Amino acid sequence: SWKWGYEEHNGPEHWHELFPLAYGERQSPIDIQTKNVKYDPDLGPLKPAYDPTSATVILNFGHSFNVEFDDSDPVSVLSGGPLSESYRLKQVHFHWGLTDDCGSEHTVDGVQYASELHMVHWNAEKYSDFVEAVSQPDGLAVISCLLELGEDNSALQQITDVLDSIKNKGEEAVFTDFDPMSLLPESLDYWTYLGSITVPPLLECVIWIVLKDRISISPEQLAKFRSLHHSECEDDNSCLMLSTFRPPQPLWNREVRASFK
Ligand SMILES: NS(=O)(=O)c1ccc(C(=O)NCC(F)(F)F)cc1
Ligand SMILES: [Zn+2]
Repeated sequence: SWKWGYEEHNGPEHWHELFPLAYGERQSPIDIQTKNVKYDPDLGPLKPAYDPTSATVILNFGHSFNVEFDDSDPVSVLSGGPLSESYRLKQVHFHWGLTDDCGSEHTVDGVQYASELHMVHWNAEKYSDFVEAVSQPDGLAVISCLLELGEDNSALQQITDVLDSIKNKGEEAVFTDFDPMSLLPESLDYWTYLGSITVPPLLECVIWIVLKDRISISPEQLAKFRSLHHSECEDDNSCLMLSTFRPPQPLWNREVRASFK
């Protein structure tokens, strides 16, 4: 059957054929136009509380790779900021592009960065499991951090060092003692808006929290991302995961709020 992806024949411009939400009114990502955001003094600080031992495996999904967390107990959680409840960390993943001048999903004042980190949490206070949460308008909270091309990122190295062991779709490796906080920048100032997951089925269930500050990724680390395979393939270059970003979508009637002046 037809499998969505990021290539010419099955990429973001085709997704609406099977997933009509692609043309919805709260789709993600978006371009954050900083002159139109509204500072909201009621937005408190983000309160991430992660236990590195809750990291379990790293796996190649074919369209991305995830670091998965044990979310059977409230051990790694996010609260505060725009959130009214406590959200449980489920997985961390990245998006990237064919070349170093593209790759992020969110853009800021039209600027696209080399990659983007997503930390996916679900509302475990209101909903009984992840699948129920993705059917709700406040089901997920995703922290996004933009990665700009620069120095080797030592926190990222812990991840890029194991990608060789999950080269093909479906492969997984044990991955624990990983603290996602180690990836985040010094400041947790953020923009927030209501949107969707950025891959099919594009469900409109996400409270987005996009950090103002960026972290670095080196060309070598980016090349490691692109060395993953999106399916099983004999020769080595016919199924590389070269690009995995959806471009910005219309804002429609949405407001982007800032936690900082
Ligand atoms: N790129 S993103 O917006 O952070 C993102 C976050 C979560 C999922 C996800 O869990 N898909 C599986 C589901 F929910 F059953 F459809 C996909 C993308
Ligand atoms: Zn993502």
